[in-house]
Amino acid sequence: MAAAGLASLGLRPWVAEQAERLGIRQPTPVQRNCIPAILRGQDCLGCAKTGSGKTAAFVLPILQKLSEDPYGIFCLVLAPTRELAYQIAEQFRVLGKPLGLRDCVIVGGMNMVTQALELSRKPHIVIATPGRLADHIRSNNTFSLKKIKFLVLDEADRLLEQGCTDFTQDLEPIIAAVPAKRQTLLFSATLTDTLQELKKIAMNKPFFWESETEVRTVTELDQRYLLVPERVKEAFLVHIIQKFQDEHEDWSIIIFTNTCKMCQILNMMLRRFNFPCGALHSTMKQKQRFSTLSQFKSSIFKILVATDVASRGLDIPTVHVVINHNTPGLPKIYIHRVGRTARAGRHGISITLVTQYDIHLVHAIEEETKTKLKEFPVDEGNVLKILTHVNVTRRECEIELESTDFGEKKEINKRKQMILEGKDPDMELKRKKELAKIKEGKQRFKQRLQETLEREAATRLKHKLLKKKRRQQKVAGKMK
Ligand SMILES: Nc1ncnc2c1ncn2[C@@H]1O[C@H](COP(=O)(O)OP(=O)(O)OP(=O)(O)O)[C@@H](O)[C@H]1O
Repeated sequence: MAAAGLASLGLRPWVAEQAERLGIRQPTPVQRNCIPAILRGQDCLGCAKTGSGKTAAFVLPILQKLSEDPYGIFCLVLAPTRELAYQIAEQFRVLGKPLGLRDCVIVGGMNMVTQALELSRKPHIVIATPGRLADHIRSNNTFSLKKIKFLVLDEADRLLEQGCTDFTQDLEPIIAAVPAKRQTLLFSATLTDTLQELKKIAMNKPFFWESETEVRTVTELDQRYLLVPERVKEAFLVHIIQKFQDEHEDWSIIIFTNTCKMCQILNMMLRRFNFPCGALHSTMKQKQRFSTLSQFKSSIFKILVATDVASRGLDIPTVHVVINHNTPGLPKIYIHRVGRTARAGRHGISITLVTQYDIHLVHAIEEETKTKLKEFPVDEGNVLKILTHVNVTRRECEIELESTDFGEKKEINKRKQMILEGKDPDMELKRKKELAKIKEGKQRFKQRLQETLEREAATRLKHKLLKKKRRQQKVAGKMK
């Protein structure tokens, strides 16, 4: 009976029953609206809040279509991060079990030869990050995407925007390798900025669905901010975590940072305070990334310190709190970060640390999400007590990190990435240096110009004042 909700959307009983095993009984609005359109054969753009079940909205109808005409490679799913690709693959695997579904995950950081072999075995579904899939397309012809029925872009706006990782170059060979006649499905919690680009990819009069509410975050999320001076951020952070640990038995926190280095330092520092935590960022080895995530999912780590590599799509139901160590520069990033908690109807809290320089960013977030952030109350006296200890510990961690090859590793990874992109790292470095020199020259020129203008303005003012004084003296002389 419970499965009738899903069956009424046109899904076959076996699909609905399989979904029910995962707790998916009554469809969420994005599922209710998009599943029938996908089953009808339409392209689809689905924009719904974080944690609202967008993954099942495309996995379920694709599985049904696959069961009607099973072959490989039937569907290609693209995701912006490796962890998300594995998570999507898991949903396909669990929901598609009765079909004997064969899937293959193609992401960076894993063995390319093994992946090429898996691709040649024609899996039903390929789930990939664009960079590594594009490498396979460029370098081997043991597989073909020419017959795929479905192309899915999860976190579609991220795949199309030119952020710190630019996927657009890798998307080109992928789009060229898939047939023009296909169904394209695009999903995200934040589609609107890139809507025009997305519509170009979904060529065939796409069905567009967006949740109606003005507010862009879920009502179950308690959104807070905490105004803190930059130098004492970490003391506030330690205090907040300690409080959660003391007051809750069951607690789990994701802390977002803006750089890999900060992520590493905070993780080291929190460990020194005996908090069970792990780091997740892009300069870590893939094995380590998976290991940290699985330890966090199984509550061995109660805290995950992560960069934005973890901000999109990850579905970890146990997360109660999201702390933004830095205020995100874009409201969109904020929406995805805080969306790691309060998922699928659960409650959660987000706390954004805001320095005096970030207040305008909070206003932009409030404007975009149509939500007013409330202040998170903190007993500053208690923070003061631990301030010196925390700051000393942080400094020690910074020194310890500087003595390792952390920066070097980052540099090596950057060079590897450039080589994969077909660039010469030394040439790129030279080009960067030349550009910096030109920029510096321009800045010096601008500064000299400014100084000259200011000097001239000062001289003019001096002359003006002198003239005025002389005039006054003349008038005074005549009056005598
Ligand atoms: N109809 C449903 N009823 C109950 N739970 C559901 C339903 N559909 C999906 N879920 C569960 O909700 C959780 C969140 O789903 P999902 O990860 O697909 O969210 P999302 O919309 O893709 O979020 P994000 O934008 O953060 O990627 C998952 O654990 C999923 O199993």
